[in-house]
Amino acid sequence: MSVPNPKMLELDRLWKTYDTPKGPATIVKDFNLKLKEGEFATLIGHSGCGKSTVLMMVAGLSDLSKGNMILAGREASGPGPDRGIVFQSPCLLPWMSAFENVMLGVNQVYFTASRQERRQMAEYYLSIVGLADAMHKFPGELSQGMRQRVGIARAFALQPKMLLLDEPFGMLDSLTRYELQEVLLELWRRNRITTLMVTHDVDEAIFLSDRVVMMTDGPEAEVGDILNIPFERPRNRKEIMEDPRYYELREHLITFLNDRSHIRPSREPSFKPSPDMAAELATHGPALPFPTAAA
Ligand SMILES: Nc1ncnc2c1ncn2[C@@H]1O[C@H](COP(=O)(O)OP(=O)(O)OP(=O)(O)O)[C@@H](O)[C@H]1O
Repeated sequence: MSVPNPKMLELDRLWKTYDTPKGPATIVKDFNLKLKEGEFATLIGHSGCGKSTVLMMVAGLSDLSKGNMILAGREASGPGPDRGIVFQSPCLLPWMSAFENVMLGVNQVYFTASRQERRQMAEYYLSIVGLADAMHKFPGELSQGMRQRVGIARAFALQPKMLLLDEPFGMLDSLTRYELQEVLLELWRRNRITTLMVTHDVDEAIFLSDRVVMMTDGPEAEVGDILNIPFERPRNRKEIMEDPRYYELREHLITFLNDRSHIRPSREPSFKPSPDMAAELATHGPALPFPTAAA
């Protein structure tokens, strides 16, 4: 067996600055992260902090404003089949069956394989995600959860170097979400594709990952902390939830997120009313949501 690459992904001081009508806005600043080959990492942080921005830069779908990104020893720019992506909604072509949707990518990436081999690849991944009996149905005939299974099969079938998941279970009910977390882990157990996944869900992050990467609030978000998840694999949800360490890890994550939800001094409004105006408001107006100039 080959030795896993200790630096499968290296993100070195990534910046993302958008041009906005109010001027340049730096959403992500000096974001550093290294992932080992076969590692499963999740990215967690408050809404709007820049998680998807980081993921889209890694996917090559959004340019880096500054910094370097090395994937498997090579500078990566632009999207490519070495990175499989699963979005919240799988964007399947409605006039093609689940099988044909998966075959679309397989045909492009494995064009040197025989037609029979390509068909087997698509069938294999669709079977593992539980769609052996439904693979010839069209997206309109599938539930939301089944469509997302197709999206996951499609990403794995390309056997990319990295898998990038942007809240893939965000639109699913909790039972379907649990089922698909197990499906994802089963596929990952078989392939050990290096994975970076964005989630809002603390329990999902702990159950799935080797490491949880916590982002500070934006603007200028960066890595705030990284939590190692010590549970053995394969993982059993019930056993993990009965483990006292689970609650310590959960507490650590929730505390980080709560601390980061405080408003930064720099985000306070720059306008401060004069003492006269403050006195007027205090007598007749609503409670002041900001400190006064005299304070
Ligand atoms: N093209 C763009 N131009 C300007 N600002 C943008 C652009 N895309 C994203 N942003 C801003 O960047 C910030 C981060 O967005 P992003 O979607 O990365 O956050 P997120 O952490 O993934 O949020 P959520 O958890 O709600 O999905 C937001 O303030 C967003 O408004």
